[in-house]
Amino acid sequence: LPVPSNNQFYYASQGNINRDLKIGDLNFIHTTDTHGWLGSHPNEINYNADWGDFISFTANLKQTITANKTRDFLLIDTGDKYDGNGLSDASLPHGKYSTAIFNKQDYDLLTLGNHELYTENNTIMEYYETAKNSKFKGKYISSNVEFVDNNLDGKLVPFGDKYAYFQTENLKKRILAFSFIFDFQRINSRAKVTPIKEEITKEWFQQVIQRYDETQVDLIIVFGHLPITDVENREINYLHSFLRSVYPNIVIQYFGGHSHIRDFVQFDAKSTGLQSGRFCETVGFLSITNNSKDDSFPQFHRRYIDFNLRSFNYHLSNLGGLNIENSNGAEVSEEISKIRKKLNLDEVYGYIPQNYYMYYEPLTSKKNIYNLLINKILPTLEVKHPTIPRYIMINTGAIRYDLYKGVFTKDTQYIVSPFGNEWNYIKLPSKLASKISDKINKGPVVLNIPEAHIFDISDDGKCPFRHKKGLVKGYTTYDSYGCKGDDTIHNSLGYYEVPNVIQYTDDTTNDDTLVDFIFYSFLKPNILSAINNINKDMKVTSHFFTDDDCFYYGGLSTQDLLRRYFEQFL
Ligand SMILES: Nc1ccn([C@@H]2O[C@H](COP(=O)(O)O)[C@@H](O)[C@H]2O)c(=O)n1
Ligand SMILES: [Zn+2]
Ligand SMILES: [Zn+2]
Repeated sequence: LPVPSNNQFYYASQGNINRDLKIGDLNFIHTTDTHGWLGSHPNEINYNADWGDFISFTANLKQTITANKTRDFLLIDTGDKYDGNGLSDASLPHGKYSTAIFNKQDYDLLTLGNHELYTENNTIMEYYETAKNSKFKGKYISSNVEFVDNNLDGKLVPFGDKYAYFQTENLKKRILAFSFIFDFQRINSRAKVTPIKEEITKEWFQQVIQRYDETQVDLIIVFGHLPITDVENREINYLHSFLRSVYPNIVIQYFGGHSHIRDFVQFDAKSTGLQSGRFCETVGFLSITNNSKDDSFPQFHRRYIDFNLRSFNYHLSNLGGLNIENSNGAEVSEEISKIRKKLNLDEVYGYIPQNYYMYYEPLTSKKNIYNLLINKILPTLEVKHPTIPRYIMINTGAIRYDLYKGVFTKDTQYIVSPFGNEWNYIKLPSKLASKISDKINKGPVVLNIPEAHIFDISDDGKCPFRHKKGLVKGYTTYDSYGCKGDDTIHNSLGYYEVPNVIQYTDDTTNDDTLVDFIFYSFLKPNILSAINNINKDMKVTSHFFTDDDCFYYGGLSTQDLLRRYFEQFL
């Protein structure tokens, strides 16, 4: 069988031009939303580095940058380590192997994302294996998440430290660091998230900002699992206004995540934010030069480094450093290969005859993965009540990655849809069921990954749409500093908007006929609220829908339906 390949992404190895890193006084490497992709992207050369290579890269980069002790280097991660790859999700418990591998990286500051909070297993694993890991003492920060400690009769304890105050190794810069997660409330019972607005009014926070006032701090770092561009909730903007009112002269640097995009935002002359993509496709680099409190302005520089060997070695050799071969990460790479074998991630289940994309083809195209789901996959869900018409709805966010032509493996299953969501259903009159998808799709972006709204803007005229022979397709990021942040010049990706939900239906009645409205369990609160709002709009007050109206439908999950579909092409 041919090796799976995303041919569009193969690069002509010498054809791409790299944009260099500008080293500053303070230098940062940032990762976010790795979602278990520590074993690289075996079918995409553009992202062919693994976690071991990344460890070698950062160790060599740090050594090169700090060799003469006149600069500093910090490594930061902003969470979401589960749900996206077999390496994290095919083990029982989830994260059994990937957590230890992730923790081999020498992070200076790290925190958790919402994917460490959906299930008890993930929360407990994150708390005991990472937050409480002696390696990360004073480095694991969460300012607004608490853990329910059953060894202390269910007492709420901080999930790591609430903040950090430390001096950098060489320049002795005094840093005050906080880490906030967005207002995430779909949380399991072992943790609690307090919204930022509320957390910063608490006594501990007020005491910290009083104790470490402008005379005690050279730089504030806020790193956390929240988008730096947040048009809907503006949580980061609220936080920034508050911090700026307390620290009018200090440089405030943000590192964000969650929306899975490459992004860089200038908040004011002394403050920027960096967000470094997703799925080990991107290593974010940021440098700050001149962070003094006087009237002069700091210089910020950002780069989105493609997560591949060529980029890593290019930047190292450009700076006079050693390349990554035979460096300290090699053992980690070997360990990852062993774990992949142990988990049978390369076991072949089926064959994918063509590429299917989430964003690069319109929903109407046969090359669009949601089109495939609507027309070929969802209708194959086992029928429970043969004579009853049905709707089958999923949130588009349940699909996490494109499908590439080639073998469909055990790993592919977790990559395309890692969640263990179940099918539920409600009995509804057709005329009500038919209105739900419209209602949800007109609502806020809560069910798909918000990247769909701000992702790859290369085709909207802000950055030139590039289609040049010899260049590989990839990110062409538009951010506060323009179009030149990516380290590698790519041909542009097309981009089409994706709705919150998609559905298959065989119902043609649109009257009082009762149908089975089947949906992914993750959608339950959104479905109930949509139905009640539709009824409210139509002034129907006879029934308020609750959990009691929802039943278990059963059947194979989307990942298993996909597997069964692609088995036929083997
Ligand atoms: N059981 C679940 C959990 C999450 N999702 C989807 O993931 C999205 C959040 O992912 P981030 O990496 O951006 O934090 C969420 O909005 C859902 O679309 C799911 O489908 N099932
Ligand atoms: Zn994420
Ligand atoms: Zn997230």
